[in-house]
Amino acid sequence: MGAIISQILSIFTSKNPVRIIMVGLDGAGKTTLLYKLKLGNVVTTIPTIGFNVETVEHRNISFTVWDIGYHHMTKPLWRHYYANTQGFIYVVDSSDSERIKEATETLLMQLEEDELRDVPVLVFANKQDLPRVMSVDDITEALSLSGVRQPWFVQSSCAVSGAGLVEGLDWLSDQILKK
Ligand SMILES: Nc1nc2c(ncn2[C@@H]2O[C@H](COP(=O)(O)OP(=O)(O)OP(=O)(O)O)[C@@H](O)[C@H]2O)c(=O)[nH]1
Ligand SMILES: [Mg+2]
Repeated sequence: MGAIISQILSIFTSKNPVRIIMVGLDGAGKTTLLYKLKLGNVVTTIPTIGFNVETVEHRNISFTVWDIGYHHMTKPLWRHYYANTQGFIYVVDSSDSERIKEATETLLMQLEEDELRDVPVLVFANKQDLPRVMSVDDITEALSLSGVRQPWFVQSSCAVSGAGLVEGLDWLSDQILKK
């Protein structure tokens, strides 16, 4: 009897994992951000070959976050990652204005994919600890987000200290819970 009750309870309390993919140019800080969220500390990274995947618990939601190495993000592989995605995280290096155009093109190309039609888009304006960075407003404008059909939000962050990461996940959680 006890076993049956605990089985029934587990149905109501079990968390369905929410699938999140995290992309962005090489060196933007995706892997640093993932492990800061997961472990609470900074790991030494090398450019990601393939992907890292970790489960991050936040506000009673279990996020399965796929950190996809930029060099692995060749177009034929994109769709393979997009299926059943419930949230899209795009990481931008706010200190790299030289590559903001490339970051924009890469983002907009992906957001045109059908599988990502209704997916909330969280942009981390990362590396805000560095001097002379682009502001959230600069990045919002550069990425042409006003023309994007998905719900979006730009959060300033520092993956090294962890600043802004929880606020970003809060927004994503709200969007996912709304559905
Ligand atoms: N100052 C500063 N450095 C950061 C921040 N986030 C990441 N970095 C550094 O940026 C470098 C690249 O970070 P990664 O996390 O490896 O970048 P990535 O986006 O995973 O890159 P790929 O795997 O090549 O796609 C590392 O030296 C990090 O320590 C940040 O917020 N501030
Ligand atoms: Mg990486």
